[in-house]
Amino acid sequence: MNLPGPDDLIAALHVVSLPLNTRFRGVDHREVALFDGPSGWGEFGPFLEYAPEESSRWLAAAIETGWHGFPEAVRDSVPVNATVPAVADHEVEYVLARYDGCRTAKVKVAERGQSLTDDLARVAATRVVMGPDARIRVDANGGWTVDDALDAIAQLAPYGLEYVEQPCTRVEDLAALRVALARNGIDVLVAADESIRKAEDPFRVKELDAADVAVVKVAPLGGVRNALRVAEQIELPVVVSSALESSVGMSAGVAFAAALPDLPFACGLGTIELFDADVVTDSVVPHDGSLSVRTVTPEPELLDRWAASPDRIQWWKRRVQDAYMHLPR
Ligand SMILES: O=C(O)CCC(=O)C1=CC=C[C@@H](O)[C@@H]1C(=O)O
Ligand SMILES: [Mg+2]
Repeated sequence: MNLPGPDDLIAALHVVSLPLNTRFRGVDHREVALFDGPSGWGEFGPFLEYAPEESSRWLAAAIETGWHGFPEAVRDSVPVNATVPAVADHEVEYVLARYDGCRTAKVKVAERGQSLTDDLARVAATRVVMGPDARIRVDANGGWTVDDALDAIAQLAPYGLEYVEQPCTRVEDLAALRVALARNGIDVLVAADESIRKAEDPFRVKELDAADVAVVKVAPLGGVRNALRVAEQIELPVVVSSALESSVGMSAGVAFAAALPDLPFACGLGTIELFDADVVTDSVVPHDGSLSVRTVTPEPELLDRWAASPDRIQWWKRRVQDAYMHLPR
C-alpha cells in the first residue's frame, strides 16, 4: 500500500464530536478524526484512552480506506443486530424501537455499578419486546470472574442466548469457563472480543480453545484486509462488529462483512442508532434489519456543524503523528 506521509494525513483531517443519545462506554460524545483521501474517506477513532501503539492499528485502517479502498464484496447487504446499552429495563423498548427490522439484539451486561438483577431484568425485557423467535446475545466486556460468569450465564440462559461475548477478561479464564459450562450442562456459546481486538496475539483464543465464536472489528485490527486475514486464520465462525464509528467508519465494517466468504451471524454494525448526529444525512443505519454496501462522503455542512473545538483538533493532530510513528512498515 502507498503510505501517505504524516503531513498528508494532517492536511486531509477533519475532527468531529458527535453527541450520543444513550451513554455508551461511559461517554456521551464520540470524537473521531476523518481523512479525505484520494480513494475515499477514512475514519481514525481510537477511544480517547488508547496509547499510540494500539491507536496505530486504527490509523492503518483509516489509511486503507482513504488511500487504497476496499476489497471486492461477495454480497450487497449485511444483516445487523440491535445494540442495547446498559440501560434500565423500562428503557429497552425505546432503544429497540430505533432498529428497523432487526431480529437479533446484543444486550450489555456486567456494567460496573450494576448487579446481575439489572442484567436479568434488561435481558428479560429484551426477550419480551423482541419475541420468542429473536436471537439475543449478551456482552459482559470481561466484567465477570469465571465463577460469576457461570452463575450469571446459568440464570440468563433460560431467556435463550445466542452467545455470551467476552464474559471474562483473560483468555485462560474464557477457556476455563467453557469447560465449566460444559460440565454443568449449560449449552451457551462463548465469543471472544477484547481477547482478539486488544490482544498481542489474537490467535491465542484458538490455541487455548477459549471461544466458539470470534468477534472481529476492522479498526482495531488495522483495516478490512487484516480483519479478513484474522477471520480466515482464526478458524472460528466470525461476528463482525463496530467500534462506535460514524457512518464513514461504519462503511468499512460493512465492506468487511460484505467481503467475508461466510457470514453466519448478524453484525454489530447498527450503533449509529446510538448517535444523535452523524456526518451524512443518509446514515449507515439498518433498514429492514440490514445495511447496504456503500461508500460514504461526509456533507461539508455536517462536518462544520459537528466540528470539534480548536484545542481538540490540535490534540487529534498530535495523536495522528504519534500513532503514525508506530505504523507497521
Ligand atoms: O456489537 C455491537 O452490537 C455493537 C458494538 C459494541 O458493542 C461495541 C463497540 C465499541 C466498543 C465496545 O465497548 C463494544 C463491544 O464491546 O463490543
Ligand atoms: Mg464486545
